[in-house]
Amino acid sequence: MRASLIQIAVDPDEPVNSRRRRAASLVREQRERHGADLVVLPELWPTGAFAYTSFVDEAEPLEGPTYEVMAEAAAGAGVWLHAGSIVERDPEGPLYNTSLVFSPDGELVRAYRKIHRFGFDTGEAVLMGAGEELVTVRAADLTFGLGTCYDLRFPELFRGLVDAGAQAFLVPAGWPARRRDHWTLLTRARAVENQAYVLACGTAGTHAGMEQAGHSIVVDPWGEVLAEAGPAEEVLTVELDPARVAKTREQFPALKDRRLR
Ligand SMILES: NC(=O)CCC(=O)C(=O)O
Repeated sequence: MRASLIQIAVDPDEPVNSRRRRAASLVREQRERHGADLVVLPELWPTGAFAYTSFVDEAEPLEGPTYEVMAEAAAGAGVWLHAGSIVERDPEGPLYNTSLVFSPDGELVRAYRKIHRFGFDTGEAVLMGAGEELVTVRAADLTFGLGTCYDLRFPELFRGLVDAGAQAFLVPAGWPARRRDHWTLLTRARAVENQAYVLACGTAGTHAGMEQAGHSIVVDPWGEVLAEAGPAEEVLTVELDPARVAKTREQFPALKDRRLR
């Protein structure tokens, strides 16, 4: 399976609707130019992960404007699409940081509400509700577990996803440049300890005064970096092979030595 990660720039001067249209055209391009089967976008790319003051105004229902544009993009391109995350307005609850996954016919097959909210006593941590469900999705020939940005710091979430069958993780993010070392370390650690691919897609640019790290990364089940972006807007394309997961787990069966569950 071939996967493309779109490290889109979140520029506060670009209207959200233009960014939605631009993202949709980039999704189509991944199929046409690179033969991608799966396309991944970052965390909260319509709004910006740190644009807390816009969250209430930019919040949208699950099947709102981002859903509409992304469903059409997935169906038009005929790809699996992890459309990154949106500020979801639940009519009966708080806001959520919710990731959307579409099948190649444009159906929303999974929604994942970020479980660990960033900001301690500020920002996302106070403005949003916490998700409670682990989510996996079978796309083409791999089972993917879903996490979002700050979730990377919580290894038990990823181990839970492995127990649910994950062979790879899709992690949209809006990670700040000042903690880029943690990003690289954590993505590689989650891959090595779980013997799973990690596809972590960040944003580029600066929004809400927070310079973004970019440096989207794909790590294989042995911890090798298959591709890594620079800081600016960029697309990564990689090949994923389920046999590589099986072989790593078979030849170095550390997951079988677990004692605490
Ligand atoms: N959007 C986020 O979850 C940011 C996480 C972060 O900055 C960190 O964990 O460090």
